[in-house]
This record gives sequence, structure tokens and C-alpha cells, in this order.
Amino acid sequence: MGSPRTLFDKIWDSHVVDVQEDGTCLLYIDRHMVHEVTSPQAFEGLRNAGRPVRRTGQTLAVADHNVPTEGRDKGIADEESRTQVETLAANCAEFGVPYLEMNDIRQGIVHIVGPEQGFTLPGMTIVCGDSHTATHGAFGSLAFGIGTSEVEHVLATQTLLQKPAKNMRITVEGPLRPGLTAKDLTLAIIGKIGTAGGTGYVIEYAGEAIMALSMEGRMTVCNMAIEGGARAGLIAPDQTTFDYVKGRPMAPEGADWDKAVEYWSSLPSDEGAAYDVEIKLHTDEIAPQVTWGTSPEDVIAVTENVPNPADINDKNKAAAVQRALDYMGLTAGQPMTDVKIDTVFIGSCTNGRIEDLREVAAIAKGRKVAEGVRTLIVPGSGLVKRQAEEEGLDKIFKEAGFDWREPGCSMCLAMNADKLAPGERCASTSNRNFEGRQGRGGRTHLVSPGMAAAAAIKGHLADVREFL
Ligand SMILES: CC(C)[C@H](C(=O)O)[C@@H](O)C(=O)O
Ligand code: SF4
Repeated sequence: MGSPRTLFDKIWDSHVVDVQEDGTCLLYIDRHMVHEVTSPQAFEGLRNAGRPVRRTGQTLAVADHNVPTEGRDKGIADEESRTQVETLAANCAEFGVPYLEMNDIRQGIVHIVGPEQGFTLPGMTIVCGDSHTATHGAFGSLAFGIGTSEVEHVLATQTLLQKPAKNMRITVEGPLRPGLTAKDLTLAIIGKIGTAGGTGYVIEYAGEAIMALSMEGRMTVCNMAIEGGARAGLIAPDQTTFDYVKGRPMAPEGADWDKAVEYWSSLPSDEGAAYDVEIKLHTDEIAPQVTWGTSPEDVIAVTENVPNPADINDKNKAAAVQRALDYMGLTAGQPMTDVKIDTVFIGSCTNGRIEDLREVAAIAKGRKVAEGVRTLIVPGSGLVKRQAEEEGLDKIFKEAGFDWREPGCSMCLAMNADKLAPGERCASTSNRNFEGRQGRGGRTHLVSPGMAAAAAIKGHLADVREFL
């Protein structure tokens, strides 16, 4: 027996093919997800070099960023988006890569599709040309985003060159109370460590509050590891994980399943394993969160007031806060709950799963969206959409005045037709509130699905706990 190892160490060690002198490792990659934005040059590179895709069965492609969320029967109106999606389809056909086309019920946001299909499994190395690949770490797999040239490398070789990361453990103790969700935990963590706090680390999330989360909640937490600067987020696989994976289309079956569970059960960090950094939070300190600025770390409790630059000693910091307030059109010191909103976006790989939609329906039921508020509910996949409709959630949404759409990334980053207008203010369940993220000049407040629903009903940012 060697020294105690972390979950990250175990996955890493079992995938190293070769170590170079400077410590860089050649890692075997188990799963490669592909979308339309970061793959065209990668396929082009293969074509130019006359190389095939090394393991097509371990690759899965789906278009999500550029697909429209309404009128799909008429195809894609925007020419650039249409070209992106058609190029992916053509590349997949040429290279034999499995592709879920836009009208396939399984189509959706890549990070929602992988887990749904059982393509994402514990203990694996999983990559995608997309920063939110961290989502899949919820299964106890090492999952991270890669650049387009790396996409080409993985397509060609099923391996990747990587430097090892350091271990960070973030432990969240205490129970989850009503109104407090996985989104609030992950936002509060980023508020605590900052957007550069995780740089150079893989974060393992642990503790009572994390382990009590469903798989969907765990995905929400790991999804935003990247916003905390980390290479990846991880949660130890347990019975919750196995129950979610069992019976998925691509999950192992029969004797293979038993062997897999035995192996997955050996993955949690060993007693006494060393972490380079340990961070601790308690749910007592966490209330429903909302961002006020233009970075995910600009986050406070909904019960607090917009920060005042005059209260900040560090001149540069104060100036940065003032700049963010100017962009966001907020007044220093105003209560967050006074902030009126124009739009509500519910969806994305952070919060576009069925449990998120149930959270919204619980608030929307029997209520009405406030006069003049534009809303979009975009399920994360066709399967999420179907499930929601089977449960009658779409009826609740429509009766309340919400707009119910087709699956995709949508207004999370506005690469399709769903955009904010300049100055428009949005309560959004997505993961980035950068300037212009949801449309040029648009203003984003990141919140949980319940908080987004509460804002839609009230017409201003509101504490979801008032509705419970
Ligand atoms: C378009 C894609 C490369 C990008 C990412 O890597 O994350 C997008 O998904 C995002 O969320 O900003
Ligand atoms: S939903 Fe948003 S964060 Fe997720 S992959 Fe799409 S654009 Fe990126």
C-alpha cells in the first residue's frame, strides 16, 4: 500500500500513459464530447493531416450553442449559426462520430446530454472543448475543458498532454434549508475564494451539504468550479451517483455493472490523504445568493445591499466596484431586493435540469409573471423537456405567463437569437455575468432557479424564501 491518495490522485494515476522530464503527463482520455463552436478547426486539422478519429465510440457530438429555441421546424434562420451546426453534422458524418442532431429528443446542452446518456461515468477522464466540462466532475470523474488544438489532439490520439494539478478540498457542513440550493452553495464558494481562488487546483467538494445533494445539485456545484478558477471540480461517487447512472443507455450492465460499482467504490479519497489547501464553509452562513457585478465573485446574499465603493479602502478595488456598478446601472448601498428586472432566463448547463424546472414550477404555480417582464424557460435537453411536459410543468409555466422553449444554451451566452438588449436587466440561472455575456450592454444577475422564478413574479430581485 502506498501513501493515502485523493480522488483526483487516483483518477490521474490510473490514466497516465507517459511522464515527460518536466512532469507533464500524457493522459488517456475516456470520453470526448464535441460541440459546434470549438470543433471545426480540429476536424479540419485531421482532414489536412489525413488522420481518422482514433476512437469514435468514445466521442459524442451535439450542437447546443447555436441552435434556436423556437421555430425549429423551419431550420436555423441565422446563417452563421446554420453553418456552424451544418459543419458539425458534416464533420461527424465524415469521421464516423456519433452525432445527436437538433431534432433528436436526446439533443441538448453537451453537459446535460453526457450524464443523461450514461456517457459520463465515475472514475473517467472526460474532456470537451468547453470550459463547463467541469460539470461532469459531479460523478467523481476528472472532467475539464480543452482548447481547439487539444480537441484535435484528443480526436486523433484519445490522449492529452497535461500538467498535474494540486488538490484543494472545499467542505460545506450543515444541512440545506428550504430556499437554499446547490446554486447558492457554488456562488457562495466563489464569493469566498474569488474567481482566481482555484487557479492551479482541482477542487474536491465535500461535507454534509454537498453529499446530501442529488446528482443534479452536484452537477450545479461542479459546473461553476471553473468560475472559481479551478481546472476541475470533483465529488466522490457514492450510492446517489450509482443510482443515477444505473440503467442509462450507455451505462454498463449485468456483471460489468457490478465490477464497475466495485471499482467506483474504491475511488473516494483515502483517510488521511493530503490536500494542498482546505476551505471550510457552513450552511448557517449562506443565504440565497445573487450577483451584483460583472464577475461571479461579485456575489452577496439577497438580503444585503449593493456594495458601496466609499466603504472600500483599497483604491483600485473601489474603482473596480464603481465601474461594475456603472455598467450594471446600480446605486451604491441600494437593497438588492429593490432592483427591478426586465427579463428572466431559466436554463443553461448550470440549472437546466428537471429538478431546476420543478423548483421554478413550485414558485410559479398559481401565480403570474409581473407585467412587462420577459421570460424564457429553456430546458437543458429534449429529454428534460419531455419529462417536464409529462409532469405538467409546461402548463404551470404557461399559465403563469412564462415562455417555454426548445433545448440549448440560448441566452446563457446569446450565440443564438435569444439576447438581451443594451441596458436590459436579467435574473439568470446561468453561470457567467460578464459584460455583454447575454447580449451587448445586457446586465446579468446570477441566481438559483427559485430566485429567478421569484424575480419573475415580483418584477424585481426577491428573496425566494418569501414564497415558501
Ligand atoms: C463557446 C464555449 C467555448 C464556451 C466555453 O468554453 O465555456 C461557452 O460554452 C461558455 O459558456 O462561455
Ligand atoms: S449553457 Fe452556457 S455555460 Fe453551458 S455550455 Fe452552453 S454557453 Fe457554456
